[in-house]
Amino acid sequence: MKAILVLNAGSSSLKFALFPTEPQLAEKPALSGQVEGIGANPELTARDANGERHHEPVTTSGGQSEQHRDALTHLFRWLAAHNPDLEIVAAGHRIVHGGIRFSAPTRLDGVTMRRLERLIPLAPLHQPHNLRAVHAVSALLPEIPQVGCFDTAFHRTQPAVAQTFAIPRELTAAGVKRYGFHGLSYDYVARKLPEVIGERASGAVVIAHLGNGASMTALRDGKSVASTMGFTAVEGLMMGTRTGSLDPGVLLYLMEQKGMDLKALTRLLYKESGLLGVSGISQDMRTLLNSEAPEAKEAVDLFCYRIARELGSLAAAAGGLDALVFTGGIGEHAAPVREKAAALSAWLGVEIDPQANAAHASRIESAGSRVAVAVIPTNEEGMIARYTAEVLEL
Ligand SMILES: Nc1ncnc2c1ncn2[C@@H]1O[C@H](COP(=O)(O)OP(=O)(O)O)[C@@H](O)[C@H]1O
Ligand SMILES: CC(=O)OP(=O)(O)O
Ligand SMILES: [Mg+2]
Repeated sequence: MKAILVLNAGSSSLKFALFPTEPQLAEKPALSGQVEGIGANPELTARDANGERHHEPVTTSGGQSEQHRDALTHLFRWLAAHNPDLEIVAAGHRIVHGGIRFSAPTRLDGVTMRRLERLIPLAPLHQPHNLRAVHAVSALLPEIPQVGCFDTAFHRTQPAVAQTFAIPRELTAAGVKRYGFHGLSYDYVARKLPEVIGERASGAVVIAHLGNGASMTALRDGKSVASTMGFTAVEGLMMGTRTGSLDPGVLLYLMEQKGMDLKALTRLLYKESGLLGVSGISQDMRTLLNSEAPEAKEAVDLFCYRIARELGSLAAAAGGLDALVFTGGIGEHAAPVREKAAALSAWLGVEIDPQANAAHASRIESAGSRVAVAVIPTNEEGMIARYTAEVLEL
């Protein structure tokens, strides 16, 4: 079997999927899964085309970087053992930051990798791991071509006003701009939209990608016009462990009065805040929804309030609201979050049907709702496979 290997490497996980390329690129992966717990006790879980589940520990030693490499070595060995006729013809990667230069999927070589490495400080939680996976594939399968697909690329259609911070012009010219992320997810959902909401897909649409990282994007004619994430993947919504938008004065205060340095502030913004920080219990929405603790409810309420606040802002950017779409782990599965965010957005004409919502139906608005409300499972891996095949003309 000839196949494209898709990799989405995070700080502690490596998601993978194999997309057969013959007779043509498959819509669905023949195999997908992830290695989780990298840095602690990595384990590989996978599901094959027959729906059969596989689960096994990954043998590894050494630090985080060695563990990433070991995870990939283990994955290749495992893939070969389970697919004796497998021939990996290309690798497609999710790369979170493409900066100003990369506005479309690109074949990766030494020069592009060096350019992408310069963007590591802009996405410290993602970019180093994304690039490490590219290096690991080069070491293990040096002959196969690799393609980078960028989270930022989908947002390059935004008008200048949506990309600009109110800072001195020299800084804007130097690239301190709003980029936006989760673009592969938005791209996939935007292409699926006409099937689910008909001609409203070309109107004013807001997509809420609610996962561990969370953002929302306003679209017109299927193109991004504004997004909640900006220069880094920390702006906008409250997330699993990230603050989302925070009065920058808080940072000045913490530096001046509490002696917090760059490292401590980075940890606060990216790792200790969000659902985890507010609840003091967990970053995981499932855990919080199942908890009786008032702190868990406070965290979920704040998460939903922030979605509603951003929805108002994005509707302004889109010039109205014809449809609201939920995607990502929380958007696809957490009915109470959709319900609460929708209730806070009734003034915009959003009203959901409780039964359709509980059943995770693809359309969940009530009969009287002015705004169409949809749930569309995202497929970042499928998008990467498609782009990789396009770039390499497979
Ligand atoms: N059935 C569920 N109910 C509520 N939340 C869920 C459910 N399944 C997954 N989630 C939440 O989705 C989030 C992870 O989203 P996902 O998009 O998979 O993350 P990532 O950004 O790592 O890809 C977690 O907060 C998890 O609790
Ligand atoms: C950009 C981003 O936040 O990605 P993730 O949701 O994978 O953390
Ligand atoms: Mg994600």
